[in-house]
Amino acid sequence: MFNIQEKLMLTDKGYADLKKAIIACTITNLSLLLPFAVTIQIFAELMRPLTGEEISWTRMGIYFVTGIIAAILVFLANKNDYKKTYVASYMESEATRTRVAEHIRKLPMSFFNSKDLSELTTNIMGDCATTEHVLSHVVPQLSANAISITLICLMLGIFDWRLALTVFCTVPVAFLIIVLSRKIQKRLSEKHVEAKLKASDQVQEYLEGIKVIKSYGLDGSKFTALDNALKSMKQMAIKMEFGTGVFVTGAQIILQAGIGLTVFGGTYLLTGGEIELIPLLMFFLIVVRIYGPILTELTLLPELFYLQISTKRMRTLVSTPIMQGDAEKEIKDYNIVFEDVSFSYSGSSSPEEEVIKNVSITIPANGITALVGPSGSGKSTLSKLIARFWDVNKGTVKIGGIDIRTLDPEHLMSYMSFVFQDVVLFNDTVYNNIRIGDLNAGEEQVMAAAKAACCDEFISSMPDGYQTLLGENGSTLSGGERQRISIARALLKNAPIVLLDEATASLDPENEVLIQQAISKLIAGKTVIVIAHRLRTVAGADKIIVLDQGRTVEEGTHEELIGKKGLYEKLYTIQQESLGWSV
Ligand SMILES: Nc1ncnc2c1ncn2[C@@H]1O[C@H](COP(=O)(O)OP(=O)(O)OP(=O)(O)O)[C@@H](O)[C@H]1O
Repeated sequence: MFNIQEKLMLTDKGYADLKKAIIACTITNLSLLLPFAVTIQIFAELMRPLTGEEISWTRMGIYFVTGIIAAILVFLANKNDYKKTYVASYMESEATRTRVAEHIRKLPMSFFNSKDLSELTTNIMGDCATTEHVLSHVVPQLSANAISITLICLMLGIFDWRLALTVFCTVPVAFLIIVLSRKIQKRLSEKHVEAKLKASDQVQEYLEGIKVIKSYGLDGSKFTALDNALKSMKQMAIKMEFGTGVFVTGAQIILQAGIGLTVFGGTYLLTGGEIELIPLLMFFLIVVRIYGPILTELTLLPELFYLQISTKRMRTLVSTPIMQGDAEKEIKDYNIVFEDVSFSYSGSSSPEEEVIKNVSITIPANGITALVGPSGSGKSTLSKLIARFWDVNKGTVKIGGIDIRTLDPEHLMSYMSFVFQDVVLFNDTVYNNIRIGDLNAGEEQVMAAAKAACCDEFISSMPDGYQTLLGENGSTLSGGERQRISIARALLKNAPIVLLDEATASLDPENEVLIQQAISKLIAGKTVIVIAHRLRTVAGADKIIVLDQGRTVEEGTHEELIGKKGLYEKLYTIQQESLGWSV
C-alpha cells in the first residue's frame, strides 16, 4: 500500500500537519468558488432582459455585499492555508534535516568511504529542499484540487449529467497520459539528478583543489571537466523539462478538448430545446473555471515522481544501520588488546584487500606505545580501530577486557583524546574551537589549556584575541598553530587514552620543543599511542610495535629493537643518515 508518511519520510507531527494542510487547502479552493458563484449570479441577473424580465437592483446590492463577504472569507482561508501549509512544511524539513544529520553522525566510517561529501550535502540540503517544496507546494494542492474537482463534478452532474459528462470525459485520458509516462519521466529525472551530483562534485573538487590547479597549471583540463559536467547538467535539465513538457502539454490539449465537447454538446441540447440559454452560458463559465485546477493537477503530478528519487536516497541513508553499543558500561582499566585482528576497508576477507593481518598486540595502560613502520603499513588504521571508527572484520579489540564493539562509539570516544596531523577547525572563535574538548569547561580552564599547549602567545596577538573568528577550517592559521589548538583541545578533554598521529610533524624545530613539553603534560599518567615516522621522537617510548604490510613484525623498547637488527634498526639507521642531508 502507498504509505505517504513513509514515502515522504514524515514524522508523526509532519504527517498530522500535512493532513491539516490538505484540509486548509481544500477550504481555500472551495472558498474561491464563492466569489465565482456571486459572479454567476450577477451574470444571470444582467441576462434577465434577454428573457423579458427586469434587473433587480436590490438583488444586485445583495450580490455586491455577498461578494465583499466572500472576498474576506477567501482572505481568511488563504491566511490559514499559508500558515498550515508553508510554516508547517518548513518546520518539518528542519526536523528531517536534523534527523538525517544526526543519523550521519552515528554511521560507521565505512559508509563515508563509499560516499563523497557533495552527495551527503545534496542529501541533507537538496533532497530535503525537494521534499520541503513538494510538501508545501505540491501534495496539499494536489489533494485539495482533487477533492474540490470531485465536489464540483458532482454538483454539475446533479445540474445536468449530460453536460457534466462532456466536461469531464477528457479528464481520465489526460491523467492516463501522465501516469503512463511516469517511467520515462522517472528515468529522465534520475539522469538529471545524477548529472547534478556530478556537477556539484566537480565544483567542489575545483574549489578545494584550486591551489594545486593553479600551481600545476591544470586550469585548462580541470576547467574543461567542470565545464563538461555543468554542460551535461544543463542538457539533462533541458531533456527532463522537454520530456515532462511533451506529456504534460499533450495531456493539457486533450483535456481542453473538453471545452469544445461541452460547447458542441451544449449547443446540441439548446437547439433540441433540452436546456435554456442562460443555464448553458453559466455552465460554459464554470467549465472555463474548472479546467484551471485540473491543469494544475497535471503539472504537479510529475513533481511527485521527481520527489520519489530524492526520498528514496534519503530513505536509503537513514535506513543504513548505525553503530550500536552500550552507552553506560564503564571502562576501568585502559590496557588495549588486539586479539588476532584482521581488517580491510572494503569489508572483504581476501588477503589482497586486508590492510591489517592477524595482529595480536597489547598496548599497556599508563604507558607510551609507539606504532612505527613504513608508509602504508597500517599504523593509522590500527589507531582508527582502537577508536572504533571502523569495526574489525576478524578478531577482537578489547579495552580493559571489554570488546569495544559492545560499547556505544560516542561513549567509547569519551575515553579518548586525539591529536591528528590533519586538524579540523570550525568556522567559530578560537575560544570555542578549544572548548570543543570539554563543552562544560569555563574560561579559566580553556585559557589554561591554551597556555599549556603554547597557543596563548599567538592567540593574544590576534585582532580579537580568543574571540577571533577562525574562518572556514581555520584557514587563517599556520599548520603549527592549528596543531597547537588541537593539543589544547585534547588537554582540556583530559581523557585517559591519548592517540597522537604525527602530532609534531608540521611544527618548526623551535616550536617542537615547546610542543613536546605540552604533549608531556597531555600524556602524563595516560595510556598513549603514538604514530610517528620520525623514529627518534619515539625512542623513549615504553613499547614500540613495528608494523610491515599490515602485520606486526617486531615489538620491544628502542634498545631491544636496535639490538635485533631487524626492520626497526634498518629504518632508524636510514633516518639517522638522512639527518645529515642538505639541499
Ligand atoms: N579510508 C581508506 N579506504 C581504503 N583504504 C585505505 C583507507 N585508509 C587507508 N587505506 C589503505 O590502508 C593501508 C594502510 O594505511 P594506513 O594509513 O593505516 O598506513 P600508515 O602506516 O598509517 O601510513 P602512513 O605512514 O603513510 O600514514 C594503505 O594501503 C592505505 O592505502
